[in-house]
Amino acid sequence: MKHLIAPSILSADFANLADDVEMINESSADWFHVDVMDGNFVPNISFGFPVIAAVNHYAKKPLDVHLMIVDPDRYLEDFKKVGAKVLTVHYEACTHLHRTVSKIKELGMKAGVAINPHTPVSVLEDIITDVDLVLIMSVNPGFGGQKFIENTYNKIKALRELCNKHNAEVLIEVDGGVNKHNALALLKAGADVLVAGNAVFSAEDPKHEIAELKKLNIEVFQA
Ligand SMILES: O=C(CO)[C@H](O)[C@H](O)COP(=O)(O)O
Ligand SMILES: [Fe+2]
Repeated sequence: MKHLIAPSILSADFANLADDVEMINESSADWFHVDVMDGNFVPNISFGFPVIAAVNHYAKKPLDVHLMIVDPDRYLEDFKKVGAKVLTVHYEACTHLHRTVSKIKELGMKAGVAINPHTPVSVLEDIITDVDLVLIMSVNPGFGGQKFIENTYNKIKALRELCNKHNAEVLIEVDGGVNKHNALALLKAGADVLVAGNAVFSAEDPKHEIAELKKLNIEVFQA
């Protein structure tokens, strides 16, 4: 499968959000990555339902919503209503993760589980066949523009092995500090979806930056 690129609108220009949504529409990106922060699970607050609904109104690609909030069960229907196609909750924020994942799928969305840098892949052993996507945080969640954590490569490989062991068809998404310098190595380790915020929006030509990430070809790299 060709890898997917999900620019994170956390790093967009909120005063001109429609322009940045249009840029992503016109680019070779596959998804919109939407980071929701509650000031409790993470030490930052991003945006809520009205902003996501507005993005969804203009977006021509699926919304990949990353919830960094405690007790996300309270809001699953609301995220469906504002247009989430993939809904990812944090392992560390869910007491009854299996129930949460089941509910997300019942609502007709793809269900993702995210793990923080300190959380081992092994905790996913008993949920891996129930999820559509696992998001590996490659920075501590809460802010864009942070430095990539190198241990992420080991975690991607461990997750790939866990998926193979259980015959689980799961997309592996990597989020935090991803750029054109580490992207190919991430794909080689087994990543399917690359999130990029700062790397895209701080670039002189964001659309070109997305194209650079999209055109990476792991087969050429392996030859
Ligand atoms: O979930 C996130 C932060 O918690 C963001 O998706 C992530 O940080 C992407 O931004 P950048 O590429 O700038 O690191
Ligand atoms: Fe994210």
